[in-house]
Amino acid sequence: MKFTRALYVFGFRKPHKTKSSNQNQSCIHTLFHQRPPQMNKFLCLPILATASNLAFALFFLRSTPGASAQGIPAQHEGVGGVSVCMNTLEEGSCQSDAARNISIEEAILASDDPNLKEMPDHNGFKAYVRPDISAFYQEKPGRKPSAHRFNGQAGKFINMTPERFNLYWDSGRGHGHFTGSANGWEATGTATFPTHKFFYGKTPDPNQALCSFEVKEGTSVYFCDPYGDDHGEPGRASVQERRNLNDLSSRDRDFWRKHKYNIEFGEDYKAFTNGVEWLGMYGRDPPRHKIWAADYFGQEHHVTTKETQFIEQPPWDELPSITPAARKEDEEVPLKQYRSPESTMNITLKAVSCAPRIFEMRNFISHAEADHILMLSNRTHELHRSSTGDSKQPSEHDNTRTSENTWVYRHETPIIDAAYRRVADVLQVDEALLRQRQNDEWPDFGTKSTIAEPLQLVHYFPGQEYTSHHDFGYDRMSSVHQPSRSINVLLYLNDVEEGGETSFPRWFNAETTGGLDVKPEKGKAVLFYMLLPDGNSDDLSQHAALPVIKGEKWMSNLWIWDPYKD
Ligand SMILES: O=C(O)CCC(=O)C(=O)O
Ligand SMILES: [Fe+2]
Repeated sequence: MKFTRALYVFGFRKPHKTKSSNQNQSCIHTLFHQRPPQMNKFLCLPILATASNLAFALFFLRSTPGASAQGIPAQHEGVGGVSVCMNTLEEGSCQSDAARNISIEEAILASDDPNLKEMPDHNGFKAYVRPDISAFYQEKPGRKPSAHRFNGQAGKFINMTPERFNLYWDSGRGHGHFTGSANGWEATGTATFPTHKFFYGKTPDPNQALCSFEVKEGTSVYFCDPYGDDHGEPGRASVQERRNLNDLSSRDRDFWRKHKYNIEFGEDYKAFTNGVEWLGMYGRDPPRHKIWAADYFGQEHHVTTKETQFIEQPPWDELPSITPAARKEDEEVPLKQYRSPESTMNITLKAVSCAPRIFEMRNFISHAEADHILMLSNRTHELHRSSTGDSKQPSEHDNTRTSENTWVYRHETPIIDAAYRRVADVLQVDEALLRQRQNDEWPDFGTKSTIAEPLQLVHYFPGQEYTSHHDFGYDRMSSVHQPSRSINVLLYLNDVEEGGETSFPRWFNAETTGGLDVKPEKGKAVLFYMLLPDGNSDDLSQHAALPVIKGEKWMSNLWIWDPYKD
Protein backbone atom coordinates (compact mmCIF):
# COMPACT_ATOMS: atom_id res chain seq x y z
CA MET A 1 0.00 0.00 0.00
CA LYS A 2 1.30 3.44 -0.82
CA PHE A 3 2.29 5.37 2.28
CA THR A 4 -0.27 8.12 1.63
CA ARG A 5 -3.14 5.73 1.59
CA ALA A 6 -1.85 3.99 4.67
CA LEU A 7 -1.93 7.31 6.50
CA TYR A 8 -5.58 7.82 5.64
CA VAL A 9 -6.37 4.35 6.89
CA PHE A 10 -4.73 5.28 10.19
CA GLY A 11 -6.84 8.41 10.40
CA PHE A 12 -4.25 10.96 9.36
CA ARG A 13 -6.05 14.11 8.32
CA LYS A 14 -6.24 14.42 4.58
CA PRO A 15 -4.43 17.37 3.14
CA HIS A 16 -6.60 20.29 2.14
CA LYS A 17 -8.62 19.82 -0.93
CA THR A 18 -8.45 22.45 -3.61
CA LYS A 19 -11.80 23.36 -5.03
CA SER A 20 -12.62 25.26 -8.12
CA SER A 21 -13.40 28.89 -7.53
CA ASN A 22 -17.17 28.54 -7.75
CA GLN A 23 -17.40 26.02 -4.95
CA ASN A 24 -17.89 26.92 -1.32
CA GLN A 25 -14.80 28.45 0.16
CA SER A 26 -14.54 26.12 3.05
CA CYS A 27 -11.01 24.81 3.25
CA ILE A 28 -7.79 26.59 3.98
CA HIS A 29 -6.52 26.37 0.43
CA THR A 30 -9.48 28.18 -0.98
CA LEU A 31 -10.02 30.51 1.95
CA PHE A 32 -6.72 32.10 1.14
CA HIS A 33 -7.33 32.25 -2.52
CA GLN A 34 -10.78 33.48 -3.21
CA ARG A 35 -10.57 35.34 -6.43
CA PRO A 36 -11.35 39.00 -6.67
CA PRO A 37 -13.93 39.95 -9.26
CA GLN A 38 -12.47 38.89 -12.56
CA MET A 39 -10.65 41.64 -14.35
CA ASN A 40 -9.29 41.74 -17.84
CA LYS A 41 -5.59 42.18 -18.08
CA PHE A 42 -6.05 45.59 -19.60
CA LEU A 43 -9.16 47.56 -18.91
CA CYS A 44 -10.08 50.66 -20.78
CA LEU A 45 -12.28 52.71 -18.57
CA PRO A 46 -13.56 56.21 -18.95
CA ILE A 47 -11.85 58.58 -16.65
CA LEU A 48 -13.76 59.76 -13.68
CA ALA A 49 -13.00 63.39 -14.21
CA THR A 50 -12.95 65.79 -11.37
CA ALA A 51 -11.37 69.22 -11.43
CA SER A 52 -8.39 68.11 -9.42
CA ASN A 53 -8.09 64.60 -10.70
CA LEU A 54 -8.52 64.57 -14.42
CA ALA A 55 -6.17 61.84 -15.48
CA PHE A 56 -6.54 59.54 -12.58
CA ALA A 57 -9.01 57.13 -11.09
CA LEU A 58 -8.68 55.01 -8.05
CA PHE A 59 -9.73 51.44 -8.02
CA PHE A 60 -10.38 49.29 -5.05
CA LEU A 61 -11.52 45.86 -6.03
CA ARG A 62 -12.28 43.95 -2.92
CA SER A 63 -13.98 40.66 -2.56
CA THR A 64 -16.50 40.26 0.19
CA PRO A 65 -14.57 39.66 3.35
CA GLY A 66 -14.49 35.92 3.95
CA ALA A 67 -14.87 34.16 7.23
CA SER A 68 -11.73 33.99 9.26
CA ALA A 69 -11.18 30.48 10.52
CA GLN A 70 -8.42 29.79 13.05
CA GLY A 71 -7.16 33.33 12.60
CA ILE A 72 -6.52 32.66 8.93
CA PRO A 73 -6.44 35.77 6.84
CA ALA A 74 -9.31 35.82 4.38
CA GLN A 75 -8.67 37.04 0.90
CA HIS A 76 -8.93 40.75 0.34
CA GLU A 77 -7.26 41.20 -2.97
CA GLY A 78 -7.44 44.22 -5.15
CA VAL A 79 -5.52 46.87 -6.92
CA GLY A 80 -3.97 48.95 -4.20
CA GLY A 81 -5.32 52.14 -5.61
CA VAL A 82 -2.63 53.66 -7.75
CA SER A 83 -1.06 51.00 -9.94
CA VAL A 84 -2.58 52.53 -12.99
CA CYS A 85 -0.93 52.60 -16.36
CA MET A 86 -2.00 55.37 -18.62
CA ASN A 87 -2.10 55.02 -22.37
CA THR A 88 1.13 53.12 -22.54
CA LEU A 89 -0.18 49.84 -23.80
CA GLU A 90 0.15 48.17 -27.11
CA GLU A 91 -1.54 49.70 -30.05
CA GLY A 92 -5.24 49.36 -30.30
CA SER A 93 -5.84 48.66 -26.66
CA CYS A 94 -6.88 52.11 -25.58
CA GLN A 95 -5.84 54.49 -28.24
CA SER A 96 -9.04 56.18 -29.29
CA ASP A 97 -9.78 59.30 -27.34
CA ALA A 98 -6.71 58.45 -25.35
CA ALA A 99 -6.88 61.39 -23.01
CA ARG A 100 -10.21 60.23 -21.71
CA ASN A 101 -9.14 56.70 -20.99
CA ILE A 102 -6.89 55.04 -18.55
CA SER A 103 -5.59 51.53 -18.63
CA ILE A 104 -4.84 49.23 -15.81
CA GLU A 105 -2.18 46.66 -16.21
CA GLU A 106 -2.53 44.05 -13.57
CA ALA A 107 -0.17 41.59 -12.05
CA ILE A 108 -1.88 38.23 -11.66
CA LEU A 109 -2.70 36.17 -8.65
CA ALA A 110 -0.10 33.45 -8.21
CA SER A 111 -2.93 30.93 -8.19
CA ASP A 112 -3.88 32.05 -11.72
CA ASP A 113 -0.45 31.43 -13.21
CA PRO A 114 -0.94 29.67 -16.57
CA ASN A 115 1.86 27.19 -15.84
CA LEU A 116 0.18 25.65 -12.83
CA LYS A 117 -0.80 22.08 -13.66
CA GLU A 118 -2.87 19.76 -11.54
CA MET A 119 -0.88 16.87 -10.10
CA PRO A 120 -2.73 13.56 -10.07
CA ASP A 121 -3.47 11.94 -6.66
CA HIS A 122 -2.85 15.04 -4.60
CA ASN A 123 -6.29 16.48 -4.09
CA GLY A 124 -6.12 19.02 -6.86
CA PHE A 125 -2.71 20.43 -5.94
CA LYS A 126 -1.39 22.46 -8.85
CA ALA A 127 2.35 22.37 -9.38
CA TYR A 128 4.26 25.02 -11.29
CA VAL A 129 5.76 23.34 -14.35
CA ARG A 130 8.46 25.53 -15.84
CA PRO A 131 7.86 26.09 -19.55
CA ASP A 132 10.26 24.89 -22.19
CA ILE A 133 13.25 27.26 -22.46
CA SER A 134 12.25 28.20 -26.04
CA ALA A 135 9.13 29.92 -24.71
CA PHE A 136 11.35 32.35 -22.80
CA TYR A 137 12.90 33.31 -26.15
CA GLN A 138 9.46 33.44 -27.82
CA GLU A 139 10.47 30.62 -30.12
CA LYS A 140 9.08 27.22 -31.01
CA PRO A 141 10.48 24.32 -28.92
CA GLY A 142 14.01 23.40 -29.90
CA ARG A 143 16.33 25.50 -27.76
CA LYS A 144 18.43 23.68 -25.21
CA PRO A 145 19.01 25.12 -21.75
CA SER A 146 22.64 25.84 -20.87
CA ALA A 147 24.27 23.78 -18.15
CA HIS A 148 25.49 25.84 -15.22
CA ARG A 149 29.12 26.21 -14.29
CA PHE A 150 27.96 26.78 -10.75
CA ASN A 151 26.91 23.57 -9.00
CA GLY A 152 25.48 24.98 -5.76
CA GLN A 153 21.99 24.14 -4.60
CA ALA A 154 19.63 24.50 -1.68
CA GLY A 155 20.04 22.14 1.28
CA LYS A 156 17.04 21.76 3.53
CA PHE A 157 17.45 19.62 6.64
CA ILE A 158 14.29 18.47 8.37
CA ASN A 159 14.38 17.69 12.06
CA MET A 160 11.89 14.82 12.44
CA THR A 161 12.08 14.75 16.21
CA PRO A 162 10.28 16.80 18.89
CA GLU A 163 13.59 18.22 20.20
CA ARG A 164 15.56 21.25 19.11
CA PHE A 165 18.80 20.47 17.29
CA ASN A 166 21.59 22.49 15.77
CA LEU A 167 22.74 21.94 12.23
CA TYR A 168 26.51 21.93 11.78
CA TRP A 169 28.56 21.90 8.63
CA ASP A 170 31.27 19.28 8.95
CA SER A 171 34.34 20.57 7.17
CA GLY A 172 36.35 17.55 8.32
CA ARG A 173 38.27 19.42 11.02
CA GLY A 174 36.81 17.43 13.90
CA HIS A 175 34.22 20.01 14.92
CA GLY A 176 31.15 21.36 13.18
CA HIS A 177 30.44 24.95 12.14
CA PHE A 178 27.06 26.14 13.38
CA THR A 179 24.70 26.75 10.46
CA GLY A 180 21.31 27.16 12.14
CA SER A 181 18.98 25.44 14.53
CA ALA A 182 15.63 23.80 14.12
CA ASN A 183 12.93 23.31 16.74
CA GLY A 184 11.15 19.99 16.87
CA TRP A 185 9.47 19.11 13.54
CA GLU A 186 10.98 22.18 11.88
CA ALA A 187 13.76 22.52 9.35
CA THR A 188 16.74 24.70 8.70
CA GLY A 189 18.95 24.98 5.68
CA THR A 190 21.67 26.67 3.76
CA ALA A 191 23.00 27.00 0.25
CA THR A 192 25.39 24.11 -0.27
CA PHE A 193 27.29 21.94 -2.76
CA PRO A 194 27.44 18.23 -3.60
CA THR A 195 29.73 16.24 -1.25
CA HIS A 196 29.32 18.72 1.61
CA LYS A 197 28.62 17.08 4.97
CA PHE A 198 26.30 18.25 7.74
CA PHE A 199 25.02 16.86 11.02
CA TYR A 200 22.22 17.51 13.50
CA GLY A 201 23.44 17.51 17.06
CA LYS A 202 23.42 19.37 20.34
CA THR A 203 27.14 20.09 20.32
CA PRO A 204 29.65 20.73 17.52
CA ASP A 205 31.19 17.31 18.11
CA PRO A 206 30.36 15.15 15.04
CA ASN A 207 30.75 12.01 17.16
CA GLN A 208 27.76 13.04 19.25
CA ALA A 209 25.54 13.78 16.27
CA LEU A 210 22.07 12.30 16.03
CA CYS A 211 22.00 12.43 12.23
CA SER A 212 24.63 12.94 9.55
CA PHE A 213 24.09 13.90 5.93
CA GLU A 214 26.10 14.07 2.76
CA VAL A 215 24.80 16.37 0.04
CA LYS A 216 24.16 14.68 -3.30
CA GLU A 217 23.73 16.44 -6.60
CA GLY A 218 20.06 16.96 -7.40
CA THR A 219 18.83 16.20 -3.88
CA SER A 220 18.05 19.22 -1.76
CA VAL A 221 15.83 17.80 0.95
CA TYR A 222 17.45 15.81 3.76
CA PHE A 223 15.69 14.44 6.80
CA CYS A 224 16.73 13.21 10.20
CA ASP A 225 14.24 10.51 11.15
CA PRO A 226 15.20 8.23 14.05
CA TYR A 227 11.65 6.82 14.17
CA GLY A 228 11.31 5.44 10.66
CA ASP A 229 12.58 2.13 9.40
CA ASP A 230 12.47 2.83 5.68
CA HIS A 231 15.78 2.66 3.90
CA GLY A 232 17.25 3.92 0.74
CA GLU A 233 15.14 7.06 0.34
CA PRO A 234 17.11 9.90 -1.16
CA GLY A 235 17.86 12.47 1.52
CA ARG A 236 17.64 10.08 4.48
CA ALA A 237 20.29 10.79 7.11
CA SER A 238 22.37 8.11 8.70
CA VAL A 239 21.02 8.00 12.25
CA GLN A 240 23.07 7.14 15.34
CA GLU A 241 20.19 6.18 17.55
CA ARG A 242 16.98 4.35 16.64
CA ARG A 243 13.82 5.46 18.40
CA ASN A 244 10.35 4.01 18.80
CA LEU A 245 7.39 5.82 17.28
CA ASN A 246 5.18 4.63 20.16
CA ASP A 247 7.21 6.73 22.57
CA LEU A 248 5.91 9.88 20.88
CA SER A 249 2.75 11.68 21.97
CA SER A 250 -0.12 11.39 19.51
CA ARG A 251 0.44 15.05 18.50
CA ASP A 252 4.08 14.33 17.73
CA ARG A 253 3.13 11.18 15.83
CA ASP A 254 0.87 13.34 13.70
CA PHE A 255 3.78 15.66 12.91
CA TRP A 256 5.93 12.67 12.02
CA ARG A 257 3.26 11.35 9.65
CA LYS A 258 2.82 14.77 8.12
CA HIS A 259 6.52 14.85 7.31
CA LYS A 260 6.44 11.32 5.92
CA TYR A 261 3.57 12.34 3.72
CA ASN A 262 5.42 15.48 2.68
CA ILE A 263 8.49 13.46 1.67
CA GLU A 264 6.31 11.24 -0.46
CA PHE A 265 4.57 14.26 -1.94
CA GLY A 266 8.01 15.72 -2.71
CA GLU A 267 8.94 12.64 -4.73
CA ASP A 268 5.78 12.95 -6.82
CA TYR A 269 6.33 16.70 -7.21
CA LYS A 270 9.87 16.15 -8.41
CA ALA A 271 8.73 13.60 -10.99
CA PHE A 272 5.87 15.83 -12.15
CA THR A 273 8.00 18.97 -12.47
CA ASN A 274 10.93 17.28 -14.21
CA GLY A 275 13.31 17.38 -11.29
CA VAL A 276 12.33 20.34 -9.15
CA GLU A 277 12.70 19.61 -5.44
CA TRP A 278 9.77 20.41 -3.17
CA LEU A 279 11.22 22.68 -0.48
CA GLY A 280 7.95 23.43 1.30
CA MET A 281 5.49 21.51 3.40
CA TYR A 282 2.57 20.05 1.51
CA GLY A 283 -0.53 22.09 2.03
CA ARG A 284 1.20 25.42 1.65
CA ASP A 285 -0.91 27.72 -0.42
CA PRO A 286 0.36 29.53 -3.47
CA PRO A 287 1.68 32.98 -2.62
CA ARG A 288 -1.16 35.20 -1.55
CA HIS A 289 0.06 38.35 -3.24
CA LYS A 290 0.14 39.02 -6.92
CA ILE A 291 3.05 38.31 -9.20
CA TRP A 292 4.13 39.89 -12.46
CA ALA A 293 4.31 37.60 -15.46
CA ALA A 294 7.78 36.94 -16.88
CA ASP A 295 6.77 34.94 -19.94
CA TYR A 296 9.80 35.92 -22.02
CA PHE A 297 13.05 37.81 -21.72
CA GLY A 298 12.54 41.54 -22.04
CA GLN A 299 8.82 41.46 -21.24
CA GLU A 300 7.78 44.82 -19.87
CA HIS A 301 5.09 45.96 -17.49
CA HIS A 302 4.17 49.56 -16.92
CA VAL A 303 2.96 50.97 -13.67
CA THR A 304 2.05 54.53 -12.84
CA THR A 305 2.14 55.75 -9.29
CA LYS A 306 1.22 58.96 -7.54
CA GLU A 307 4.23 58.49 -5.33
CA THR A 308 6.48 60.84 -7.27
CA GLN A 309 10.20 61.15 -6.71
CA PHE A 310 11.98 63.64 -4.51
CA ILE A 311 14.34 65.53 -6.76
CA GLU A 312 15.78 67.60 -3.94
CA GLN A 313 16.46 66.65 -0.36
CA PRO A 314 14.29 68.66 2.02
CA PRO A 315 16.13 70.31 4.93
CA TRP A 316 16.60 67.88 7.79
CA ASP A 317 14.10 69.68 10.07
CA GLU A 318 11.36 69.17 7.48
CA LEU A 319 11.84 65.42 7.65
CA PRO A 320 10.15 64.37 10.86
CA SER A 321 9.53 60.76 11.70
CA ILE A 322 5.92 59.96 10.82
CA THR A 323 3.15 57.46 11.44
CA PRO A 324 2.37 56.12 7.98
CA ALA A 325 -1.37 56.03 7.38
CA ALA A 326 -3.88 55.66 4.56
CA ARG A 327 -4.24 58.65 2.25
CA LYS A 328 -7.47 60.00 0.93
CA GLU A 329 -8.02 59.74 -2.78
CA ASP A 330 -7.50 63.42 -3.46
CA GLU A 331 -4.87 64.02 -0.81
CA GLU A 332 -1.63 65.50 -2.08
CA VAL A 333 1.68 63.80 -1.55
CA PRO A 334 3.60 65.40 1.31
CA LEU A 335 6.55 67.73 0.67
CA LYS A 336 5.41 68.20 -2.89
CA GLN A 337 7.70 71.20 -3.35
CA TYR A 338 10.74 68.90 -3.23
CA ARG A 339 9.35 66.37 -5.70
CA SER A 340 9.30 66.19 -9.46
CA PRO A 341 6.66 68.55 -10.90
CA GLU A 342 4.69 65.77 -12.65
CA SER A 343 1.66 64.48 -10.84
CA THR A 344 2.49 60.82 -11.47
CA MET A 345 5.52 58.69 -12.10
CA ASN A 346 5.82 55.88 -14.66
CA ILE A 347 7.77 52.79 -13.74
CA THR A 348 8.81 50.08 -16.19
CA LEU A 349 9.46 46.56 -14.99
CA LYS A 350 11.60 44.63 -17.44
CA ALA A 351 11.99 40.87 -17.15
CA VAL A 352 15.70 40.02 -17.18
CA SER A 353 15.10 36.43 -16.13
CA CYS A 354 11.99 34.24 -16.28
CA ALA A 355 13.24 31.48 -13.97
CA PRO A 356 13.92 32.79 -11.40
CA ARG A 357 11.54 35.67 -12.02
CA ILE A 358 13.60 38.87 -11.96
CA PHE A 359 12.69 42.38 -13.06
CA GLU A 360 14.83 45.47 -13.34
CA MET A 361 13.35 48.91 -12.71
CA ARG A 362 15.67 51.72 -13.68
CA ASN A 363 15.37 55.05 -11.86
CA PHE A 364 13.03 53.52 -9.33
CA ILE A 365 14.39 55.92 -6.77
CA SER A 366 15.93 59.29 -7.58
CA HIS A 367 19.49 60.25 -6.80
CA ALA A 368 18.17 62.59 -4.09
CA GLU A 369 16.31 59.69 -2.48
CA ALA A 370 19.32 57.39 -2.68
CA ASP A 371 21.48 60.12 -1.12
CA HIS A 372 18.88 60.58 1.58
CA ILE A 373 19.05 56.92 2.57
CA LEU A 374 22.83 57.16 2.73
CA MET A 375 22.65 60.35 4.73
CA LEU A 376 20.34 58.64 7.22
CA SER A 377 22.89 55.94 7.71
CA ASN A 378 25.48 58.60 8.53
CA ARG A 379 23.32 60.63 10.84
CA THR A 380 21.27 58.19 12.82
CA HIS A 381 22.47 54.66 12.19
CA GLU A 382 25.50 52.64 13.04
CA LEU A 383 26.59 49.88 10.70
CA HIS A 384 27.35 46.44 12.10
CA ARG A 385 28.98 43.40 10.61
CA SER A 386 26.32 41.56 8.61
CA SER A 387 25.12 38.12 9.56
CA THR A 388 23.37 35.47 7.49
CA GLY A 389 19.94 33.92 8.09
CA ASP A 390 16.88 36.10 8.59
CA SER A 391 16.41 38.62 11.38
CA LYS A 392 14.89 36.00 13.69
CA GLN A 393 17.59 33.47 13.25
CA PRO A 394 20.86 35.14 12.42
CA SER A 395 23.75 32.80 12.09
CA GLU A 396 27.20 33.45 13.45
CA HIS A 397 29.46 35.73 11.40
CA ASP A 398 31.41 33.91 8.78
CA ASN A 399 33.25 34.72 5.60
CA THR A 400 30.22 34.09 3.38
CA ARG A 401 28.96 37.61 4.16
CA THR A 402 31.58 40.22 4.86
CA SER A 403 29.60 43.46 4.49
CA GLU A 404 28.19 45.73 7.20
CA ASN A 405 24.56 46.71 7.56
CA THR A 406 21.85 48.50 9.50
CA TRP A 407 18.04 48.65 9.37
CA VAL A 408 16.02 51.69 8.25
CA TYR A 409 12.32 51.84 9.11
CA ARG A 410 9.49 53.13 6.93
CA HIS A 411 8.35 55.63 9.54
CA GLU A 412 11.76 57.26 9.89
CA THR A 413 11.18 59.95 7.24
CA PRO A 414 8.58 60.80 4.56
CA ILE A 415 11.14 59.82 1.90
CA ILE A 416 11.46 56.28 3.21
CA ASP A 417 7.67 56.17 3.46
CA ALA A 418 7.46 57.25 -0.19
CA ALA A 419 9.77 54.40 -1.22
CA TYR A 420 7.53 51.89 0.57
CA ARG A 421 4.39 53.30 -1.07
CA ARG A 422 6.06 53.07 -4.47
CA VAL A 423 7.01 49.47 -3.77
CA ALA A 424 3.41 48.72 -2.74
CA ASP A 425 2.18 50.18 -6.04
CA VAL A 426 4.63 48.13 -8.06
CA LEU A 427 3.70 44.96 -6.21
CA GLN A 428 0.01 45.88 -6.40
CA VAL A 429 -0.56 45.43 -2.72
CA ASP A 430 -2.26 47.93 -0.49
CA GLU A 431 0.36 50.10 1.23
CA ALA A 432 -1.46 49.35 4.52
CA LEU A 433 -0.09 45.82 4.34
CA LEU A 434 3.42 47.25 4.48
CA ARG A 435 2.88 48.80 7.91
CA GLN A 436 1.10 48.29 11.23
CA ARG A 437 -2.62 48.55 10.57
CA GLN A 438 -5.56 50.10 12.45
CA ASN A 439 -8.38 47.84 13.59
CA ASP A 440 -10.61 48.80 10.69
CA GLU A 441 -7.92 48.17 8.05
CA TRP A 442 -7.95 44.65 6.64
CA PRO A 443 -9.94 43.30 9.60
CA ASP A 444 -9.84 39.76 8.23
CA PHE A 445 -6.16 39.62 7.41
CA GLY A 446 -5.32 37.70 10.57
CA THR A 447 -2.43 39.89 11.71
CA LYS A 448 -2.11 43.63 12.14
CA SER A 449 1.58 43.76 11.52
CA THR A 450 3.45 44.57 8.37
CA ILE A 451 4.36 41.97 5.75
CA ALA A 452 7.50 43.99 4.95
CA GLU A 453 10.82 44.12 6.74
CA PRO A 454 12.58 47.42 7.35
CA LEU A 455 15.09 48.38 4.66
CA GLN A 456 18.30 46.50 5.25
CA LEU A 457 21.00 48.95 4.28
CA VAL A 458 24.21 47.22 3.30
CA HIS A 459 27.69 48.58 2.66
CA TYR A 460 30.59 46.76 0.94
CA PHE A 461 34.22 47.84 0.77
CA PRO A 462 36.47 46.43 -1.97
CA GLY A 463 36.85 42.69 -1.48
CA GLN A 464 33.62 42.37 0.48
CA GLU A 465 30.86 40.12 -0.81
CA TYR A 466 27.95 37.86 0.03
CA THR A 467 28.51 34.44 -1.45
CA SER A 468 25.71 32.50 -3.11
CA HIS A 469 22.68 32.09 -0.85
CA HIS A 470 18.89 32.07 -0.74
CA ASP A 471 16.90 34.77 1.00
CA PHE A 472 14.16 32.37 2.13
CA GLY A 473 14.31 30.20 5.23
CA TYR A 474 12.66 26.96 6.30
CA ASP A 475 11.33 27.36 9.82
CA ARG A 476 7.63 27.30 10.80
CA MET A 477 7.06 24.09 8.84
CA SER A 478 4.47 23.16 11.45
CA SER A 479 2.34 26.20 10.57
CA VAL A 480 -0.10 25.56 7.77
CA HIS A 481 0.71 28.99 6.31
CA GLN A 482 4.49 28.59 6.45
CA PRO A 483 5.23 32.31 6.49
CA SER A 484 8.18 32.94 4.26
CA ARG A 485 10.06 35.74 2.62
CA SER A 486 8.63 35.82 -0.87
CA ILE A 487 9.93 38.93 -2.66
CA ASN A 488 13.04 41.08 -2.48
CA VAL A 489 13.09 44.60 -3.85
CA LEU A 490 16.74 45.46 -3.96
CA LEU A 491 17.76 49.12 -4.33
CA TYR A 492 21.17 50.24 -5.54
CA LEU A 493 22.16 53.45 -3.82
CA ASN A 494 25.37 54.32 -5.66
CA ASP A 495 27.33 53.52 -8.79
CA VAL A 496 30.06 51.00 -8.14
CA GLU A 497 33.26 51.55 -10.05
CA GLU A 498 33.93 47.87 -10.60
CA GLY A 499 32.44 44.61 -9.36
CA GLY A 500 29.64 44.30 -6.83
CA GLU A 501 27.12 42.84 -9.28
CA THR A 502 24.17 40.88 -7.95
CA SER A 503 24.63 37.52 -9.61
CA PHE A 504 22.03 34.80 -10.17
CA PRO A 505 24.22 31.82 -11.04
CA ARG A 506 21.37 29.40 -11.75
CA TRP A 507 19.18 31.46 -14.06
CA PHE A 508 17.50 29.31 -16.68
CA ASN A 509 18.83 30.38 -20.05
CA ALA A 510 20.14 29.11 -23.36
CA GLU A 511 23.11 31.44 -23.78
CA THR A 512 25.71 31.02 -21.13
CA THR A 513 26.94 28.66 -18.45
CA GLY A 514 27.66 31.70 -16.30
CA GLY A 515 25.39 33.67 -14.02
CA LEU A 516 23.12 36.59 -14.74
CA ASP A 517 25.06 39.53 -13.34
CA VAL A 518 23.03 42.63 -12.59
CA LYS A 519 25.14 45.75 -12.49
CA PRO A 520 24.54 48.10 -9.59
CA GLU A 521 23.46 51.52 -10.87
CA LYS A 522 22.37 54.31 -8.60
CA GLY A 523 18.55 54.43 -8.41
CA LYS A 524 17.95 51.05 -10.05
CA ALA A 525 15.77 48.46 -8.32
CA VAL A 526 15.73 44.72 -8.85
CA LEU A 527 12.58 42.85 -7.97
CA PHE A 528 12.82 39.10 -7.64
CA TYR A 529 10.45 36.41 -6.45
CA MET A 530 11.71 33.59 -4.28
CA LEU A 531 8.43 31.67 -4.13
CA LEU A 532 7.11 29.88 -7.20
CA PRO A 533 3.46 30.35 -8.13
CA ASP A 534 2.65 27.02 -6.43
CA GLY A 535 4.10 28.10 -3.07
CA ASN A 536 7.36 26.17 -3.38
CA SER A 537 10.55 28.05 -2.60
CA ASP A 538 12.47 28.73 -5.80
CA ASP A 539 15.92 27.16 -5.61
CA LEU A 540 16.89 29.10 -8.74
CA SER A 541 16.50 32.38 -6.84
CA GLN A 542 19.92 31.65 -5.33
CA HIS A 543 22.11 34.74 -5.73
CA ALA A 544 25.32 36.36 -4.62
CA ALA A 545 26.72 39.84 -4.18
CA LEU A 546 29.97 39.55 -6.11
CA PRO A 547 33.03 41.10 -4.51
CA VAL A 548 33.42 44.81 -5.00
CA ILE A 549 36.63 45.33 -6.96
CA LYS A 550 36.93 49.10 -7.06
CA GLY A 551 35.00 51.77 -5.18
CA GLU A 552 32.36 50.91 -2.61
CA LYS A 553 28.82 49.64 -2.82
CA TRP A 554 25.67 50.73 -1.01
CA MET A 555 22.43 48.85 -1.51
CA SER A 556 19.33 47.96 0.42
CA ASN A 557 17.10 44.89 0.65
CA LEU A 558 13.37 45.18 1.17
CA TRP A 559 11.89 41.78 1.89
CA ILE A 560 8.19 41.08 1.64
CA TRP A 561 6.70 38.04 3.35
CA ASP A 562 3.93 35.71 2.30
CA PRO A 563 1.23 35.29 3.46
CA TYR A 564 2.33 37.42 6.44
CA LYS A 565 5.43 37.98 8.49
CA ASP A 566 5.57 35.91 11.65
O1 LIG B 1 24.33 43.21 -2.48
C1 LIG B 1 23.66 42.60 -3.30
O2 LIG B 1 23.72 42.85 -4.50
C2 LIG B 1 22.75 41.47 -2.87
C3 LIG B 1 22.62 41.38 -1.38
C4 LIG B 1 21.87 40.19 -0.92
O3 LIG B 1 21.59 39.29 -1.66
C5 LIG B 1 21.42 40.09 0.48
O4 LIG B 1 21.81 40.95 1.28
O5 LIG B 1 20.67 39.16 0.78
FE1 LIG C 1 20.22 37.90 -0.75
